[in-house]
Amino acid sequence: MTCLDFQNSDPTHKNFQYLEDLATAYWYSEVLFASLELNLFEHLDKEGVTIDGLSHVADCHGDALFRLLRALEKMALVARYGDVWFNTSLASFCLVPGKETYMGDFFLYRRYMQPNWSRLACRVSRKERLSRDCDDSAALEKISNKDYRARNLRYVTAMDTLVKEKARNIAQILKSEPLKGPFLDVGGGAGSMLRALLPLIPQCNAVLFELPEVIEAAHELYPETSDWNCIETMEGDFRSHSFDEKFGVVMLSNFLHAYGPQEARELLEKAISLLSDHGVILIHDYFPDRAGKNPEKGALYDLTMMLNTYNGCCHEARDIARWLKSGGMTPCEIIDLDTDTSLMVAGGSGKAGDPLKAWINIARNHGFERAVGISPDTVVTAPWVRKKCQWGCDGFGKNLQCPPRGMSHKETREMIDSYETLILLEGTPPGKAFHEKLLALEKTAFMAGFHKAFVFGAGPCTLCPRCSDDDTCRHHDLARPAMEASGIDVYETAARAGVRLKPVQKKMDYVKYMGLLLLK
Ligand SMILES: C[S@@+](CC[C@H](N)C(=O)[O-])C[C@H]1O[C@@H](n2cnc3c(N)ncnc32)[C@H](O)[C@@H]1O
Repeated sequence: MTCLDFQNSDPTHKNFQYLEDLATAYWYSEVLFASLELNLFEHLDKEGVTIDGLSHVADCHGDALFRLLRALEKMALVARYGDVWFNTSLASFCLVPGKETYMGDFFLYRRYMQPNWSRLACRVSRKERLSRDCDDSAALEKISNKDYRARNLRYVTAMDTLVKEKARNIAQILKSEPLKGPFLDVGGGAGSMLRALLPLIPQCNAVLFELPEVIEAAHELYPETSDWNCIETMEGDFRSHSFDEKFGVVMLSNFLHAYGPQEARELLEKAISLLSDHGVILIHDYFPDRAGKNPEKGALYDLTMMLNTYNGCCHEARDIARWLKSGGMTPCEIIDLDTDTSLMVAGGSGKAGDPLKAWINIARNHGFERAVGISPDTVVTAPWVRKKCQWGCDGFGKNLQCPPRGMSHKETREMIDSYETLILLEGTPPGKAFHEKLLALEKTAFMAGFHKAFVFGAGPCTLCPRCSDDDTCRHHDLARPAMEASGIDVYETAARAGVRLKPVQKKMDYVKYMGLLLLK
């Protein structure tokens, strides 16, 4: 992440997500403050440390510490290779006590100002009620003790506002999925997910299953009979309730994160057991391991669950996919929404969503940080690129995949123009692992019927320590040309695709590797 999403926002395209990012901006600062308070950057700076080692020296709970580090990683303040965690250069420069460049105390000072921020409205307001609250140190306490019913209604209304935004996007993704009813929405809040999805399924009845107080609030929020067309509300606790019927679709939207892994898995298994033949499970949630539109949100949401619930946590999509598979639910697709959550579709046709978006998701599932669908004219080729290899790179002439060998920019142009759909891929070092991911993605595309699938990589070939002396590559099957070695202006191509690249300034700086999949 180069800057916070909302800082990057285009004033002409401000939307719901912009406001949601503003509303959760304090999560970012809390992660920074807590990490400074725990002295994590100091412990991480000496050399790489494992979670066990760090929890020992910093005296932390290993599980909670892992969740905090994962959020820091998404915010580009720590990095990990395998099991070993360390500071990024920014953290090492500014956040390690004792260094001349340390600024942690300054950032912590920002935190001391924070409690007063919660009184901003009453400070500004002339309303008597608010001004009184402003002087009253028990203001928050008073609010939290207000009538439970009113608070519950506020909570249900807030959830409903959010889910309405998501439901439109989910309906779009599912519009070509052949779903059959009846539809069960477990923990479905005030029912807006059902209102958005039911029109996709002809003559479908639905059950909104919720805790009694939420059902009561839902009817208060939606008092009209027409709001409940084809929707029956059913009160109960999903953990213990026994159902008399089977369902064609079971939706768990923002539900599993209320529970720890063991319970979440059992609840998912119960949901699977409620499906009729060929039934589909839909899971919509925040996933810490997804690199969607807002890659850090899942990890930050997980911390919110850690702080605000008994044992809630955002489960990784790959864990849920494993649970689904062992429950017999295949195929399982994962589609990132246009906002900050993702949708898992298990047991469906395997073709939910738009085909290009599906390939972008497949690319992300192969471990790329980002994947952007582009057309051939986004790729810029130029004669100067290979000349920069000749005058400026000490690898020139030493590698069989690098200039002066390989394709000229004209040959590359010709090749790229013979495709319609390309995917630009962003990853991280090490180069060998990046190359392996590219090859795996190319193979997946080929096996899926894209017979022209071909990848361009980044940097000198990493397959062998040294190329053979007889000028013949030992691995024509596995070697692929790098983008720049083929005359592609990677910086300009990335910029046109909306990916910011800048020259690496220092040795430990965050490095982005770019690759390119020619799909069809
Ligand atoms: C975060 S809200 C999500 C609401 C809605 N599905 C959405 O996506 O916005 C989780 C909902 O699950 C409900 N819930 C949690 N545990 C439940 C249980 N054991 N049985 C029934 N409902 C439950 C809560 O009442 C709450 O409304």
